[in-house]
Amino acid sequence: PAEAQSLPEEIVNALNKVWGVHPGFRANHAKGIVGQGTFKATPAAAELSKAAIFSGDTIPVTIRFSDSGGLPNVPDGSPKAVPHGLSIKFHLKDGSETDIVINSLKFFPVATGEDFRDLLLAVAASPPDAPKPTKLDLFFKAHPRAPAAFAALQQPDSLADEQYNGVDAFVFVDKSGKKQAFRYIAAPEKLVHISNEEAAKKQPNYLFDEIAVRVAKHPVVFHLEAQLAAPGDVTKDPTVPWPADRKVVDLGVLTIDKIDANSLEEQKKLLFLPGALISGIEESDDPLVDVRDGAYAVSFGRRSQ
Ligand code: HEM
Repeated sequence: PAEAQSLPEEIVNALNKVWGVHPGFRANHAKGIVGQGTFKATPAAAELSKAAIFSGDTIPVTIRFSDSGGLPNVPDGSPKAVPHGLSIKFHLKDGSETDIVINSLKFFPVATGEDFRDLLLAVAASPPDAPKPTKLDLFFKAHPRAPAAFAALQQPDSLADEQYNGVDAFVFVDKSGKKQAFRYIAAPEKLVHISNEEAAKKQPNYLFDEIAVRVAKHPVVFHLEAQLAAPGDVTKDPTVPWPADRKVVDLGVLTIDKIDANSLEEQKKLLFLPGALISGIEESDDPLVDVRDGAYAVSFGRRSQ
């Protein structure tokens, strides 16, 4: 009998079923561009969390923008390229690192790693000529948050003009030990979406070409924010956004001032992990983060061979 596989391995295999195997590339968010910049926290951030990234010092960061999916050459304006991703790696003075890995989904299609695997298998089993109802039709019927998550996705005119959301809940710990659940948001200076029809007509690399030109002229800025959970808000279900009136705290300014010329090579060496945390930021009871860490590591292992 075949050896039993871990859930993260099953998920990466399912991603490969949907997108094919592309040696050297990520199993998901395969198309990306790497840049450099800084993060400088607000005093409000330091009140919420004792994490060293919120010290107020200017901290060097490496970032990666990405298109969704496992196709290294997906056209940026394709429905397959959303949600777009933003990964941030903070390089602390003591040599340690911590990551934030977020995307333009407003909420996740499913609540568990098992359901994510099954969603991918349903997609793989539902080509355009599949008899109706397809496996995907049936999955969507049983998991109504999934089609809703995809329907809420939009195309930006620039990777700089998009909002990226943490989706998964984490927990801040302040200097006195007090805990506060939250979700990250990276808010652009202005949010600009275009229609799917317009996006489909754009050049295949319109987003990646534009961000390189834009950053060469002027740094791109995001405000890193935290939406704070109120007592009773559910942290273990990333398919359910919290009410829009929850307090949002400005954590600081992310400035991207360089896009790397050798991005394609740089990104191979990089591994961003949503669970790579430092003291002052903890996991919540959201089950996705551990599954994500496992799957990203499996994908990294395979793409590094
Ligand atoms: C069970 C849930 C999820 C699974 C199994 C999963 C799986 C993966 C995998 C296998 C990769 C490739 C990693 C690598 O080779 O380095 C990846 C990349 C990525 N994922 Fe996820 N993902 C999940 C949920 C999410 C969520 C909730 C977000 C955002 C809120 C997200 C955003 C990203 C981004 C931005 C990347 C690119 C990372 C980079 O720049 O290196 N994913 N995902």
